[in-house]
Amino acid sequence: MTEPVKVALLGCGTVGSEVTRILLDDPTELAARVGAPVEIAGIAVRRPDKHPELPQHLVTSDATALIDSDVDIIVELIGGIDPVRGWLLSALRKGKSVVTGNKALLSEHASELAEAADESGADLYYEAAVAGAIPLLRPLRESLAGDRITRVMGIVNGTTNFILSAMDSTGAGYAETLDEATRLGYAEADPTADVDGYDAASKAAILASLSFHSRVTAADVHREGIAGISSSDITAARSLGRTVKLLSICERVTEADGSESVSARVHPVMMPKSHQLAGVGGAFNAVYVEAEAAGQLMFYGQGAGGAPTASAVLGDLVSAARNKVAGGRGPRESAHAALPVRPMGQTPTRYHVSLDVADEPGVLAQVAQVFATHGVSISTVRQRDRRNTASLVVVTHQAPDAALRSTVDEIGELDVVREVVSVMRVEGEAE
Ligand SMILES: NC(=O)c1ccc[n+]([C@@H]2O[C@H](COP(=O)([O-])OP(=O)(O)OC[C@H]3O[C@@H](n4cnc5c(N)ncnc54)[C@H](O)[C@@H]3O)[C@@H](O)[C@H]2O)c1
Ligand SMILES: N[C@@H](CCO)C(=O)O
Ligand code: NA
Repeated sequence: MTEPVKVALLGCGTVGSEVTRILLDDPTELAARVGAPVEIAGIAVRRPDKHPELPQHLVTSDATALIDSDVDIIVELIGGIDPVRGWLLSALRKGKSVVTGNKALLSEHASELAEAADESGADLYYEAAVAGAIPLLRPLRESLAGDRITRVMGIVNGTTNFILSAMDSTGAGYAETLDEATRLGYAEADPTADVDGYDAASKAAILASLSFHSRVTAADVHREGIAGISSSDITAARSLGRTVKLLSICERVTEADGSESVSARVHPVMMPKSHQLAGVGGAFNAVYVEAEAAGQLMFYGQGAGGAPTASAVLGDLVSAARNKVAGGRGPRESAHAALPVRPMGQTPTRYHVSLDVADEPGVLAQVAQVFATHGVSISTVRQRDRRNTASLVVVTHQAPDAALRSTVDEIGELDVVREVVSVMRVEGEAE
């Protein structure tokens, strides 16, 4: 009889409870897939008295003792950086494999965790950390390991996607829609990590690191959230056949001297309703990947929730357990390219600018002159007359983000500009 693979579960909340349920549900099927029984050695929780539903002989409040016992794999579903970081580093250094969904930890400390795993020959898997159930990190790390990824662009935060989709369909403002999302349980009581883009930025750091074989941390990712999106932004987008999405965008950028860098950013964009990502509604996630040989790929599904996220955790656990049974480790990640991160100001972007201007001779020329002064080329201009005012909508070609930013600031200062109605970056359409 093959020795069982012993697993320590840390945390039994939304995701941990679903992982436990699935593990306890059909151990025979799991053993057949792994090639050995998968045995839960213990479940560490903060308050054992709060978990009468769990087999009591497995429950402990002493996570460190459980990690230090003779377990083979640690499944961490507590979240946050401390004390988890120290626990996982020590486990990896002792050769115990780690499966986690902890994007906060991975987006800051992937480097030291991966080194510890490499030194001892343990596995470090974290498919659940980005886009929940969607198989995305394994395709980036393994299936596309022989290709050159040029771009990864996606909706990786369900809460903000739910809010933006609802604003688009109801015409309601941001604050009102956030309240509704909280009431329905889509937004957490403290929605900061989601609405200010921290969650999406952590995920962008992980995606950029794996896609470009480099180390990108959350601090390297330019981040803007959705709190500044108004119903006028949504109306402006809708009147042009576009919608507003919060995207995580990771790109390989070629510099003038031929060297390469990485751009990693999270911000709201206007995109055509015809784009595949524009049709992703509610709390769903979708990620669009471009690679030189593969071309365009699209990944879509549930990015959060107990059971969907548990699916990704279980997939990683089965892989780590199979590797243990085979006596080796799975494919490692590589960071050899060590590409630098390009600052946002130098990143090429496109802007949509919607203005209310005085309806008098020379106004268009004045506005156009500001774009020209900053070296920003205009792609389209549309003008619509109203009483004494004209509505002017300008979409630019690509220019460095800093040049676009200063253009918009200066335009807002012109006497003939009555109101800057909406300013947003444009993605997903031909130049
Ligand atoms: N919920 C999701 O949809 C989702 C999706 C993707 C990734 N994740 C990630 O999965 C992880 C877990 O998320 P969750 O939603 O299940 O969180 P949760 O808050 O529901 O569960 C965390 C659990 O850890 C326990 N815990 C806290 N400190 C502990 C300690 N010192 N020892 C033992 N247990 C402790 C808490 O009591 C709680 O039960 C996080 O890293 C999160 O980012 C969650
Ligand atoms: N808060 C995240 C959960 C998944 O990481 C979201 O809204 O998508
Ligand atoms: Na995933």
